[in-house]
Amino acid sequence: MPLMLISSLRSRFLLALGGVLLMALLALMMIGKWIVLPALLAEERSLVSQQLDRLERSLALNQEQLLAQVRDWATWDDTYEFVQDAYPRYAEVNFSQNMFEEMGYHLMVFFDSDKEVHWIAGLDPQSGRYASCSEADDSCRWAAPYIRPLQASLANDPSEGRSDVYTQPSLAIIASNPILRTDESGPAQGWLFKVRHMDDEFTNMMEAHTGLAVTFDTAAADTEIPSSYTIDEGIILARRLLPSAQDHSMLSLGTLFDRDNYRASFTTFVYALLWTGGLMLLVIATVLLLLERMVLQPLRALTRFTKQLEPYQLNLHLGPRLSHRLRNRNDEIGSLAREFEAQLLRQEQLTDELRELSTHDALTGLPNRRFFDAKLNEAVDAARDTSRPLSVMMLDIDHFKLFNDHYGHPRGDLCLKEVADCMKHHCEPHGVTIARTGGEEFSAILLHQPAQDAIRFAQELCNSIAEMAYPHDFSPVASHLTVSIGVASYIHNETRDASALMSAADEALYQAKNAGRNRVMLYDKTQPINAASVYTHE
Ligand SMILES: Nc1nc2c(ncn2[C@@H]2O[C@H](COP(=O)(O)OP(=O)(O)OP(=O)(O)O)[C@@H](O)[C@H]2O)c(=O)[nH]1
Repeated sequence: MPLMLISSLRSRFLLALGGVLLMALLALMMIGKWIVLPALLAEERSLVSQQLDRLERSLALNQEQLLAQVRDWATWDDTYEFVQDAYPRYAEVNFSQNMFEEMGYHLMVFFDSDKEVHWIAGLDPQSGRYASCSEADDSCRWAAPYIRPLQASLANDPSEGRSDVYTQPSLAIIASNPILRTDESGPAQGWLFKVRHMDDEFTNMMEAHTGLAVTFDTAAADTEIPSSYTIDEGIILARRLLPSAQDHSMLSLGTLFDRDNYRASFTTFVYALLWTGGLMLLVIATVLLLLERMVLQPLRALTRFTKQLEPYQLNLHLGPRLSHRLRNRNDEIGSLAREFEAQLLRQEQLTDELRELSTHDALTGLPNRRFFDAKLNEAVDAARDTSRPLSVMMLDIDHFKLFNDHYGHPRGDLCLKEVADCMKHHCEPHGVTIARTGGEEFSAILLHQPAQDAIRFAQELCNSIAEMAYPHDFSPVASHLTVSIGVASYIHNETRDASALMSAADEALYQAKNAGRNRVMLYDKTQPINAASVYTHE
């Protein structure tokens, strides 16, 4: 059964198209895995990188602004005088809680030309209170951790203004500039530092400017990966390490990136995959439907037609005809059906010819022994069943060997043919079946004829042949062709079968020959040979 299922065209097409569908889906999945998804990821990384670039630029801008501010203060005659103790009210006049809050930075440290702290002013990061002192103690103690790193930076070329990121003691951007006169003439009388903490306020300001989520962190200086991407529930945590003024650590600038685009593209791709699969299924179903309607149904109709013809031995004249729908199709199946029908007709014709050849004699066209035997068996059965009379006769041309010997075999053939025609003309109108059952021997079935009628008929036949006056100059019987006929009739409860009936006719023929030929003899089992009824032509 499973083999039958696979051997049907429908199953094969289903398997083949299913295989194609699977291959196509597999190919799409491979394209998705190795081409589409990597491209989406690359695009996403590029977007994340652009986002980090923006943050980096925004940070640099803030550093530049702080540097501009520090440069503004450091190249000012008042400041110049202040670090030389020539302007005692400088701090009182210029620094205030409001000023720091408004400017956004948290600490200002003035160093004199000996690189010693001259003044500190700013907001305590813990309490937010303003303090202004000449040393980092008492109310300015909170500023003490900044002094050493700032002093350390003075050792590295402090001659120009600069702005750096510091990670210690807290994350901050710090800008510095040498203290010069307003016209920027020297010599420098010290350095001014401004510190802006990278606190929540700074973060919020960056986020407001860039529209991006920002995180700041400290990373060890030996961290090897400059950028990292961590995916957490549809959000990418991207980090980029930036150098700080302190060798032992770096600033880790981070942003959060929503993977909406990636997810949308991925979902679109999955939809495309599903739609492709669905469409291909639809195509397969349509192909199978068309196959069913255009190929399988007509083929089944052709098979049905052949099966219906079987009981009629594929005979188109007896069985059903090919349907108009099949015959009138213009496609290959129509051609197949028409060709099939034509083949059947040819075969039928051949079968008729073979049947004719197998039941008829080629020379005379008369039925042959096979045909005669079959007919005789039927006739004997019918006579037995119906008790109606039945006779047979066996006819042999007299001295035909002499005819052949003298006129030649071809003339003999011609003679056989003409005698056969004569017998046919004589027998057919009377419903008598005459057959060539031997070389120059013929047999006939006389249905429903009792012995006397059969003898009369045989005699008439004998006369007809004699009347042909077919020359046979070498016959010892007559100058023309003559025949001898043995007649036998079916006798109820006595005649065993067809063979026995023909043996009786043969016996009568034998007697006719012995009696001098050119005569008819009826078989009579009660009579000795010499006493058999003899009917001569004369
Ligand atoms: N030309 C021809 N001769 C045939 C054919 N079939 C048989 N014969 C010949 O018919 C002859 C029959 O000869 P025999 O059986 O000796 O009998 P006969 O010469 O007819 O003599 P009786 O039958 O005794 O009168 C043979 O010579 C066969 O060759 C045939 O198809 N064509």
